[in-house]
Order: sequence, then structure tokens, then C-alpha cells
Amino acid sequence: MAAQIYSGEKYASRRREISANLAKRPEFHDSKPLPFMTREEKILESSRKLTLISKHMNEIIDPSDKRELYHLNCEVLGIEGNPMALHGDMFIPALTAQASDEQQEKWLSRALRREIIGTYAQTELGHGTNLRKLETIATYDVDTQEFVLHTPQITALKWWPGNLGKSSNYAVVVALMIIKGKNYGPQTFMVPLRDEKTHQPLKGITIGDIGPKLAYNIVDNGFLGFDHYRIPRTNLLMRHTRVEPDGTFVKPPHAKINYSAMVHVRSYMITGQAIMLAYALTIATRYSSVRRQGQIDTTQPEVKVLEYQTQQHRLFPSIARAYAFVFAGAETVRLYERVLQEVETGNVSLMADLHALTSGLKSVVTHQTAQGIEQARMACGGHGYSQASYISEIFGVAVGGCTYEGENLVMLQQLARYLVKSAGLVQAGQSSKLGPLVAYLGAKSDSTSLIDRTPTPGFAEYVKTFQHIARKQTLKAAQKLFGFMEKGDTREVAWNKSTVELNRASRLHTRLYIVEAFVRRVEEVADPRLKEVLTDLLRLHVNYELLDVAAYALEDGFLSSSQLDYIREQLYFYLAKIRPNAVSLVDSWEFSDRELRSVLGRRDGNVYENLFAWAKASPLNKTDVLPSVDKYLKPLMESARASKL
Ligand SMILES: CC(C)(COP(=O)(O)OP(=O)(O)OC[C@H]1O[C@@H](n2cnc3c(N)ncnc32)[C@H](O)[C@@H]1OP(=O)(O)O)[C@@H](O)C(=O)NCCC(=O)NCCSC(=O)/C=C/CC(=O)O
Ligand SMILES: Cc1cc2nc3c(=O)[nH]c(=O)nc-3n(C[C@H](O)[C@H](O)[C@H](O)COP(=O)(O)OP(=O)(O)OC[C@H]3O[C@@H](n4cnc5c(N)ncnc54)[C@H](O)[C@@H]3O)c2cc1C
Repeated sequence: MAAQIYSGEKYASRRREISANLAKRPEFHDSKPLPFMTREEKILESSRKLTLISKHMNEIIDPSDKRELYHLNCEVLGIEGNPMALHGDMFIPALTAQASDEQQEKWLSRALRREIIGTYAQTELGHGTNLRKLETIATYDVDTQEFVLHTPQITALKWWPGNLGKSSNYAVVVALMIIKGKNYGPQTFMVPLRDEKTHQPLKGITIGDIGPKLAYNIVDNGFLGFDHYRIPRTNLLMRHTRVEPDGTFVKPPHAKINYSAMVHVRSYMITGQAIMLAYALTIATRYSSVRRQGQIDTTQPEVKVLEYQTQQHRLFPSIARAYAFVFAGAETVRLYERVLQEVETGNVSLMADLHALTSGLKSVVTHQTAQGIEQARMACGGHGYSQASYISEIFGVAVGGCTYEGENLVMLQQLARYLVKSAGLVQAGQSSKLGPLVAYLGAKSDSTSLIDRTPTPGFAEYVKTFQHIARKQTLKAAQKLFGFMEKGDTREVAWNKSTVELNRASRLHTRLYIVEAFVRRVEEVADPRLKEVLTDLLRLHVNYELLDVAAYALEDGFLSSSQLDYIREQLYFYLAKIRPNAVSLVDSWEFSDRELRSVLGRRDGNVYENLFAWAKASPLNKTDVLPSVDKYLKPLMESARASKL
């Protein structure tokens, strides 16, 4: 099963080897539990481990293999970030996709060798979503052939970039490019920020950390201001865009080619989110198979809480989603790599498809992941609320994904633009022009679903029902938009009056894609034992997901109430059927205890002993009487006693 999760036995077994190797290297382990450390201690600890990784990486992984490096980072550095997180996640991808060969030779090679540390500085205090209104300006000075970076007001301060605050000495900075008074929109520049020897901020740079966040606090998200700060013309990233010495602008082959670093993260984060969801579910499912509370049969001992149907309903659909997301994530990464290669040859035709797909997936997956993690925490009762479970930290890190790389409700609208265009083609009788991702929009629906009238598994009928719902909602939302426009609204006003409906269409389209990705993967599985278990999980998934959106199919009679009853019964049936495999389904992700960092979710199942040992190690228990008691509480009680006398 691990080979299914990790798209092949090769990587699945490499993960095992890497974990086994690390188990023998105590210097790579957390020196104490992360919840017992201050933010400063965590940053220090993470930097210590980064140095070790740099030194010994070649002994443990193939450093050219991104997935091996990812696993090494998960084991050693964990999810709370590290001082070079953005270096790998965005700085290197931005240089790879946007720097010219000459620029890559100068900077990318140094970045890969970790001679310099970089980040991606785009968001500002006043603007994150609306990139066209960023306020940092890069004005071209033809005389000196330099760009002058400037922060004209407080809202133009870069705000949020990860590792900008304290760690990075370079950044790919996004700024509005002005040449001879003309605004050429957001462009990307390679900018030195700190002295390479002293790490002191360079003259003209104001820089620092923005303070603690909900989670992800090892990352020093930062602020950055420029005071007429000059960089050479050749620091504009020029793989696709160019500015000649005389200020002539050479247009890129696609207007949004500069957004590639964001698309890179959106493509990869689907898998990252699946893994965080699987972390939380591993903890909650293991704990639920140890925790005994209450009886189902009063003549019998107390049961494991995993026997309760409500507990199964709380956890198992999310287990199915974690599998669905990891399968969909593998597809987005493949598509991203293909688009990257095609862009190199000047073919930008798939960029719109990739942008639409990743915008929708990023939004739906992060939202459902956060929901699933929070349910997993609640499934652990009181112990879920303790940081010993580590689920609150997992939630805090994962939920950030709903905001970063494009706020979810905004990104759903990006997909909606694509869907509306496709709906326009359908209306114009040009369905043959629809791409494979939206071809279903041009198909004719059956009048009713055949879900309970075909032999099992009948996935095709479920897919058809999802397609019917997504198609209906897309065409309806587009019609709403066109209707407002026909009545005289501008496209923008009409768009704003239709966005709730448009975003619904985007969610349904994306959920259909996820179901299809799951079906595609299960169909490929050769081993009959694996296929059976995955088929059960897929059945659970399609029934749960369809129930969640059934209103769309009920309102036009595509599904009847008796079919809805059938779907519900199927759901309950598969909850019970999956129960014996539940722990194996989470164990198949093969997370080591080190990687999970959860006292509650350890593989040994010795929950109570482990919790007690953890509590005893809490810094507060180092002494019996705290200084705060000596200083305040004792005098308070003493004066209260004295006043009573
Ligand atoms: C919301 C966005 C996309 C709007 O951008 P804007 O330039 O204003 O778009 P327009 O309205 O002019 O044009 C829309 C048009 O462009 C197409 N398009 C947009 N992006 C892409 C793309 N990447 N690839 C291909 N095509 C693209 C779009 O499809 C439309 O096409 P039409 O044919 O329909 O016209 C933009 O402002 C945006 O992306 N905002 C979100 C900002 C964001 O994601 N920031 C991330 C900062 S980095 C970060 O968060 C890091 C986190 C840490 C970590 O990852 O660990
Ligand atoms: C943990 C974390 C790490 C980050 N790391 C980085 C980084 O490394 N580099 C970097 O540059 N940035 C980074 N960011 C910033 C992040 O990319 C932005 O916060 C994000 O893109 C959202 O933009 P915003 O903050 O401007 O939100 P806003 O756009 O102000 O959103 C506020 C609300 O307005 C709504 N809204 C906005 N525009 C529209 C619209 N057109 N239609 C309808 N509703 C709208 C949104 O849906 C939301 O409800 C990070 C953020 C976080 C939380």
C-alpha cells in the first residue's frame, strides 16, 4: 500500500531506508519535544539540524531527488518550517523557471550549493491577492542601467515572505516595473538584502521578523522596505522577459509567466497537505484503537472508541480523502513538470489548464484538510487538545495553506474564469474545443442517475452523477453572470454578483476531478488484495462525497430520495467494512514516530505511559514551586489570610 501512496515501490522503500538510517543518527533527532521549546530555541535547533543535513545529506539521500530530500526534511526538520524553507520551496523554483541561463549560472548554482539563502518576496502589508496593485516600484534608470527599488509608503512594505525576517540574504522580489513613466506590471528581480559576510542589512534596506503566528513559527516571516535601493538592470529575471539597456521591454510568451513560482508551490502542496492530513489521522486512528470508553453491549467490557459509528464517520471519510489527495497530487506534479518542460520550448498552451486545475485543487484540498485535521483532534477527546497530540500544530501549519499561495476564495474564482469560458464554448455549440479537463461540460446528461441500478462498484455512475452536478452548476452560474451582463452590468459587477455560485461550480468541478483521480488510480492497481481495500475506500469516498453535495442532484430530480437512502446505507456499510483495516490504512503511510512528533499517536500504543512521561518532562515540572508562586501567589494568599485575621 505504501507503494500506492508514494507512487511506486522505489520511493516507498527509499523512505524506509532513509528513516532507518536516521534512526541510527541521534544528532538528527529533536533534542527535546518541540512544544517545550521557545520560538528562539526552535529556530536554533532547526538551524543546527539544517547544518547537519547540509554536511551529511549525501550519505543519506540522493540530493538530486526532490522526494528523498522532502522525506529527509519531514523526518528531521518537521512541519513547523525551517530557516531555509522558502529557499527550496520558492527561491530555487523561481530562479529555475525565470532566470536566464547566464543568471542561473551566477545565482542558481550558488543557491543550490547553499552559498546564499533566498526567499520569495511578493506580498505587501497592503496587498497580497491583487498583484497588479502592488506598491513596491522598480524604476529603470537608463543612464546608470539600474533599477531603483523603492517603498513609497507603509502599505508597500513587503510583509509575510518566509525566512525574510532573519535568515535570507537574497530575495526574488516582485515589484511594479516602471520604464520611462510606463507601468509594466509586476516583474521579478533578484535582490541582495544582507551582506554576505556579516549578514547585516545592506544600506537602503529595512528588514525584520513580523512576529509569532498561529503556527509555523520556526519560519521567520518578514517585512522589507527599500529606500531608493539600486540593483543592476541584469538583476531583472530575464528567462522570458527582457529589458534592453535603452529601456526597451521585450514581452514574455505568456503574460503570467512570472507567476510560475506560485504555480510550482500550488502543484506540490496538494501532496504536502495530503501528508499532513494523514499525520493527524494516523494519530487519531491509532489512539482510537487504544482508547476505551463506554460500552456498546452492556454485558461486555468497554469498547475501543473506534468501534463507534460516529467515530468511524468522523475519521474514515478523511482517511479516504487523504488517499484521494495524494493520488490527485501525484497527477498535478506530473502536469507541472510537463508544463515546465514545454514552456522551455516556447509552448505555453497548457499553462491555463495547469493554473485552473491547481487553483481549484489548492482551495478544496487545503479546506478539507483543515476540516479533517480538526475533526481528528476532536476525535481524541481531551488528549487531542494537549500539544502532546501535536494535532493542533499540524492544524495550524496546514490551515495556513488556505491563505498562502492565493486565498482560497480568490483562487476558486481563477478556476471559475476557466469554467465560464468553457461554458461559453458549450453555449456556442463549440464543445469539441473543450480541453480534456472540462470535456464533460459539453456532454449530455442522462435524465436520472443509475447509481442503485448497476452492479457494484458502479463507479462510472457515481462519476456521471458528479459530472451532472458540476455541469449543471457551471452552466447555471455562467448563465447568471451572462444574465447580469445582458441587463447592463459590467463584467466585473456581474462577476461580483455571481461569485458565490461561480465558486460553488469550481468546488464541484474540483471534487469531481479528485473522485476521477481516485478512480483512475484504483483501476491501475494489479494486486487483488490491495485493489479490494482501495476499492472499499473509494466506495466510502464516492458515497460520502456525493451525500455532501446531494442537494444539487435532488433539486432537479437527477437523484431520488430512495437513491439517497441507498447512498447513505452504502456509506454505513463501508464504514463498518473498513473498520478492520483502518489502522493498517493509516500505518501504510509509514510515518516514523520521529516524523509524527506525537506522543498520543506513537506506534507502540502505550498512550498513558507515554503521556505521563511527557507531562513529567514539561519545563514547568522542573521544580515543585515556581518563582511566580513565590513572587505573587504566596504573598497573595498570605495577605488574604492576614486580612481575615
Ligand atoms: C488572483 C491573481 C491570479 C490575479 O492576477 P492578475 O495578474 O491580476 O490577473 P488578471 O485578472 O490580470 O488576469 C487573470 C488571467 O490571468 C490568468 N492567470 C493568472 N495567473 C496565472 C498563472 N499562474 N498561469 C496562467 N495563467 C494565469 C488567469 O487564468 C486569467 O486568465 P483569463 O484568460 O481568464 O483572463 C493573482 O493576483 C494571484 O495569483 N494572486 C494570489 C497571490 C499569491 O498566490 N501569492 C502567493 C505569495 S507566495 C506565498 O504565499 C508563499 C507561501 C509560503 C509557502 O508556500 O511555503
Ligand atoms: C503562513 C504564510 C506564509 C506566507 N508566505 C509568503 C511568502 O513566502 N511570500 C509572500 O510573498 N507571501 C507570503 N504569504 C502571503 C500570502 O500569500 C497572502 O497572505 C495571500 O496571498 C492572501 O493575500 P492577502 O493577505 O492580501 O489577503 P486578502 O486578499 O486581503 O484577503 C482578505 C479577504 O478578502 C477576500 N478577497 C480578496 N480579493 C478578493 C476578490 N478579488 N474577490 C473576492 N474576495 C476577495 C479574500 O477572499 C479574503 O476573504 C504568506 C502567508 C501566510 C499566511
